[in-house]
Amino acid sequence: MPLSPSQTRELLEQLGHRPRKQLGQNFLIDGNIVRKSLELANVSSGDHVVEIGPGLGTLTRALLEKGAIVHAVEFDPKLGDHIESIAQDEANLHLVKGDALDHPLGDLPSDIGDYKIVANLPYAISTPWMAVVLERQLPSVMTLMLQKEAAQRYAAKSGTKQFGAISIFLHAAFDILPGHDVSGSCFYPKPDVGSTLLHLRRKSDPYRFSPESSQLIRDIFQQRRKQIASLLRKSKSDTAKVWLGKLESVGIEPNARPEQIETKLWIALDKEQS
Ligand SMILES: C[S@@+](CC[C@H](N)C(=O)[O-])C[C@H]1O[C@@H](n2cnc3c(N)ncnc32)[C@H](O)[C@@H]1O
Repeated sequence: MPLSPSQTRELLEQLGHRPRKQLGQNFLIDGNIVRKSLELANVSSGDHVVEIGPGLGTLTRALLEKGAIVHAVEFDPKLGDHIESIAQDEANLHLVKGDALDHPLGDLPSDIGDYKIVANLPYAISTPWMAVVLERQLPSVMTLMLQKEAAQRYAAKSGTKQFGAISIFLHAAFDILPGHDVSGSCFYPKPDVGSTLLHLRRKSDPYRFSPESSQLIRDIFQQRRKQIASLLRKSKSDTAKVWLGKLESVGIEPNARPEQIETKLWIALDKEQS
């Protein structure tokens, strides 16, 4: 069970720690959300699970109770020391004290068979962190607490204003279940933004864009209202030249706007290139 608001305040006082807003320190105090996260990720004994920002250790303890081998990364030195004290008695808890952008999967061995990610993410780093995760071996599932707007962008379909490069990269590799909005009262202190629990399951045939193609898609979405052919014509990337010649053969109108082009067509373009 997570700590209640008063137990959370007591522990923070004991540690001499004030929640740091710039590090997104809104700690989970709702048992149902912790249970739901573990259930969605179907965490079972022996699973390798990456957790970003263990904080006071609420989710961490629940993962350990399930028998998971937890690879956690905590940036805040004081909270890192607190988690380290838990790790002394827990052979299954591996902590990296550092920045998740430098250690996106903690100390997870690169030759690990499969792994999951379960985290109440620090909202400010969720998108750059996700970009690095997508360059590594993909997890089988990700159950993530995100800022509501980020969750909407990740799950967005073409034709919506939230649809962007990150939506394409995620839809190419994962099935994304509809998110659950989570009340601010599930956290201490309450965040000033909305939160959504999002669950992503790796596809049986996940598609990953090459680094060049990923960069080109990001560049294209900087000007999402312009026509695709014109954007490709102006781009200096070699990939853009190839895509320009293939637009119509994969079924993309030259005057389509990037936000109207479905993920499967971006994949078709990228496959044409290789
Ligand atoms: C939303 S809190 C989650 C805390 C805890 N997991 C929970 O659910 O109660 C985010 C956590 O991420 C940590 N954090 C913030 N930026 C980080 C970064 N760049 N790398 C690793 N951890 C970070 C914060 O210190 C905090 O512990």
